[in-house]
Amino acid sequence: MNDIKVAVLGGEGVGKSALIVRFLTRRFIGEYASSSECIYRKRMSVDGRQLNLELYDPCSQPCDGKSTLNEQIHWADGFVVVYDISDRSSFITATAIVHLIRELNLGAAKRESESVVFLVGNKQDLCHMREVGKEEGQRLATDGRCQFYELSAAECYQEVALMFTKLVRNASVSGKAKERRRRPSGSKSMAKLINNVFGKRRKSV
Ligand SMILES: Nc1nc2c(ncn2[C@@H]2O[C@H](COP(=O)(O)OP(=O)(O)OP(=O)(O)O)[C@@H](O)[C@H]2O)c(=O)[nH]1
Repeated sequence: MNDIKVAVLGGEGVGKSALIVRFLTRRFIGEYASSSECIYRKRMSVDGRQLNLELYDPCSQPCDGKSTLNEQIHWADGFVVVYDISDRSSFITATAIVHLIRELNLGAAKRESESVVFLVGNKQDLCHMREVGKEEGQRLATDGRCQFYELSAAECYQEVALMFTKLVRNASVSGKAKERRRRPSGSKSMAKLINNVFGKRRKSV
């Protein structure tokens, strides 16, 4: 059975955990524990193939160092880089992450084996507070050779599920040959995940 490893990256509070939890449980809870990084596992069937998906959530550990990102690039087959459309600074962070991924890809491997990257503008339901235009997201995606989505973890399960499923499909056929290095962080079962989403931090939506 194939293992597909996906890292979900982005600035603080952009909705990384919300997107993952939405995909895994179909639920949007609104409050997420964010004490430590973790890897969630899910078995899924894509185009008739059974896959083991591992989703890495850095949980408030901002990805601002090249060495950390380098580790994640070695580990991951694909990336979801998330920003919040109502928070311009999160778009600047996402831009830096996309550029770093591509820079490190070029340093580490040939172009044809570069990572699959999806750029996601989350919190589309907050479009009345929009600070990042859709065309800016599209431009960054084109520059960074990413697929682009604007969606809302809060409001739409279907779009979130389609995005992750497409990423897994693309990553599974990307032919990216690389040494897999497992992160030392723990994994969580679905039961633990559901328990852990009722968490420490409270943020208003
Ligand atoms: N309105 C709205 N709020 C959202 C959406 N997605 C997430 N949020 C809220 O944004 C806040 C942060 O969500 P998280 O999923 O914890 O974000 P995160 O990126 O994992 O946060 P860190 O781990 O701290 O970096 C929470 O209050 C969520 O309820 C969305 O699509 N729309």
